[in-house]
Amino acid sequence: MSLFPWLKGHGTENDFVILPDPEGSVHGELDAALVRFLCDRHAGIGADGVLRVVRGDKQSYVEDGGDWFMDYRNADGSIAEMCGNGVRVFVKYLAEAGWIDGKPVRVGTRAGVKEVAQNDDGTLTVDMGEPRIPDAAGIVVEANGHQWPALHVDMGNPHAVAFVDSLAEPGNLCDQPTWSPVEAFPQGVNVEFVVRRGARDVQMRVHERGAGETRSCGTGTCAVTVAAARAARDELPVTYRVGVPGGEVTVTWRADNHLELTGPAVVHARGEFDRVWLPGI
Ligand SMILES: N[C@@H](CCC[C@H](N)C(=O)O)C(=O)O
Repeated sequence: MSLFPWLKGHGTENDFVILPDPEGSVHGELDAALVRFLCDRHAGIGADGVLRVVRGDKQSYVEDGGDWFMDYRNADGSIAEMCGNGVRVFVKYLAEAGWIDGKPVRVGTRAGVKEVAQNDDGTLTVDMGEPRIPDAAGIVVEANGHQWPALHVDMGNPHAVAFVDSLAEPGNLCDQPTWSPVEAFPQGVNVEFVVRRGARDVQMRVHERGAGETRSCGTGTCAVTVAAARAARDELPVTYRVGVPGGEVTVTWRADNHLELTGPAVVHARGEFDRVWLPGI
């Protein structure tokens, strides 16, 4: 393994290792063991996931790679279709590196192209596309000896949203939630636990597929907004404040059925690896 640069960023404390690879020639097919190493908080850099940055026309994963393609991997090395916090961090990196100007950028993902705009206050707004609700009823989530009905919301990646009485259940709500029927999510699922704080104002915790409990999940905040707005019979457009352990974002469910996610993103560290200890990771 030769020397390679990395950066570290986060969006509401959902954190990522960024691997610049504009020509798609440095990392090739990202090795799952390398991803696990990079995300390891003791032996590696530490993160919830990896964002490989490739020019849209230099990748071969999807038909339309956008202007820039976000090759997203979870901390356990698995591939995920989309990451709402990651895509804001991705664009923040592109802007700070001078790869893009202030205009909206089309970011290719495995869940389609997402347009991301940079706002004057430093936040970013992502057009997250339309939600799908494949199974309106019948999903049950179980954690910590309790069961809750959950709504299946697909934001390009799968989510199960459960309203709970309290996010501070005895024991740990987010340790290892399970779901039934198991066939509903053959590739696993991100599980959100939500409480209402007020009108169009919710607080959530999340157990992410491939990463465990994280401090935020952008696609999860959109799924939660869909579940909360449906339950409240809100008319579109509607805007929700969504609190997460790592901060707060705003989600608008627009009249054209698209979700729009606005939140912060920072790139706060950079370095170089000259050696990677893969054995045992
Ligand atoms: N943290 C992300 C979601 C990352 C992918 C997820 N763990 C999955 O496997 O679907 C977000 O901000 O959306």
